[in-house]
This record gives sequence, C-alpha cells and structure tokens, in this order.
Amino acid sequence: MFFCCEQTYGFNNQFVSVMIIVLIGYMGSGKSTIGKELATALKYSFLDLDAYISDKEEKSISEIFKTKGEIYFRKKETEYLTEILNSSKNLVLGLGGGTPCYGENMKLMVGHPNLKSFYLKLSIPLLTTRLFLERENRPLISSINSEDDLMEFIGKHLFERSHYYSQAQYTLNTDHKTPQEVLEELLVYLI
Ligand SMILES: Nc1ncnc2c1ncn2[C@@H]1O[C@H](COP(=O)(O)OP(=O)(O)OP(=O)(O)O)[C@@H](O)[C@H]1O
Ligand SMILES: O=C(O)C1=C[C@@H](O)[C@@H](O)[C@H](O)C1
Ligand SMILES: [Mg+2]
Repeated sequence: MFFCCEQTYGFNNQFVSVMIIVLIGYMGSGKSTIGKELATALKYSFLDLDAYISDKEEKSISEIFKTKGEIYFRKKETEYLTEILNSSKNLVLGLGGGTPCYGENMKLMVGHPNLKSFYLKLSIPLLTTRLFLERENRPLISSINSEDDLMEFIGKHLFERSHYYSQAQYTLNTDHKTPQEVLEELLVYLI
C-alpha cells in the first residue's frame, strides 16, 4: 500500500502531517453542505467526490448513470477515490452516498494513517422529506414518485448500507441540527 499522505513535510522547521477528513452518509445527509463549511473553518480544501467524478468524466452523475451505467460509475468512483486519497494536501472530502459500500473503498479509508472519517447520520423520515424535494438530479431516486415509496426505498437502502457507514471512526447524529451545530460537533473531534 502506498499513500503519499503518510509523508510529512518540512514547514517552518516542523514536520506537519497531511490530513484528510472524510464525510460519509446517505444522499441528502449534508456531506456537501457541512463539508464546505468544515473546510473553510479549518482552512482546508474541500473536494466533493461526485463533483470530481463529474469534472473528470465531463458528464453529470445522472448522465454517467444513463449513458455508461452504474457499474461503470462504481469503477470510476473507486479509481478517483484512490487518486484523491493518494494526494498530498489537507482535504475535507465529501463522498458520494454509495461510496463506502462498494469494492474495497471503506477498507482504503479505515486503513489510511492520516484520515479521519465521520458518518453524518440522519433518520429515514428526515432524509425522505429532504430528498423528496431534491430527487431530480439523484439518479437512484429520481423516478420515485411518492414520499411513501421514497421512504421505503431509503429504509431498505439504509438497512444494507449502515454496515458500511458505521465503520466510520465517528458517527454524528444530525437529526434536527443546523449545519452550524453539526459543524461545531465535528470540530470537537478535530481540534
Ligand atoms: N443540518 C441541516 N439542516 C437542514 N438542511 C440541511 C442540513 N444539511 C444539509 N441540508 C440541506 O439538505 C440538502 C442536502 O444536503 P447536501 O447536498 O449537503 O447533502 P449530501 O450528503 O451532499 O447529498 P448527496 O450525497 O446526494 O450529494 C440541501 O438542500 C441542504 O441545504
Ligand atoms: O447513494 C448513491 O449510491 C449515490 C449517491 C450520490 O452521491 C452519487 O454518488 C450517485 O448518485 C449514487
Ligand atoms: Mg453532495
């Protein structure tokens, strides 16, 4: 295994480790929202894995799913995740909702020496309310037409995915918390 991030860098005659903070969670759990604020607070760069994949492939995530299929997307997701984990700068990384649940992705992160991972946990009813209004650009749920069907889908999906999400180093329950409150809780583990 080779991680650039294991290296330390001379800085003002000190050695400074590069740190990657990874936000894990279901679609709509707040990874992008909280991630940007956390990066600003820490003066780190923010990287959203979905946006990174979209840039590299020059297609929206929905277009990738439609034209190349989900398996192609999952292969690229692992490839780009590996690339990012090997990068050598301080980073807050917001994963895709499914990233921890495929291939060896979770192992890559758990075994990484300079990485802290946080699961932003949100209950099924709150995820449903949030996602029902924002499902259009999320290909796995865009064709679901009622809140009841969406709630059932999310419930089943979380039943399968929780096993992976809960391998994060820290789990934060974010129900009824503002982004600012979630950010403050996160910072407690980082400062
Ligand atoms: N703590 C919060 N309280 C209320 N609304 C929130 C909170 N965090 C995020 N939101 C809202 O929920 C929606 C989804 O948030 P966001 O896009 O950050 O989720 P995500 O985890 O990045 O989703 P995806 O995996 O689909 O990219 C957005 O409209 C965002 O403004
Ligand atoms: O939960 C998922 O599997 C996904 C979540 C999004 O972030 C995207 O990565 C994509 O739409 C798949
Ligand atoms: Mg996002």
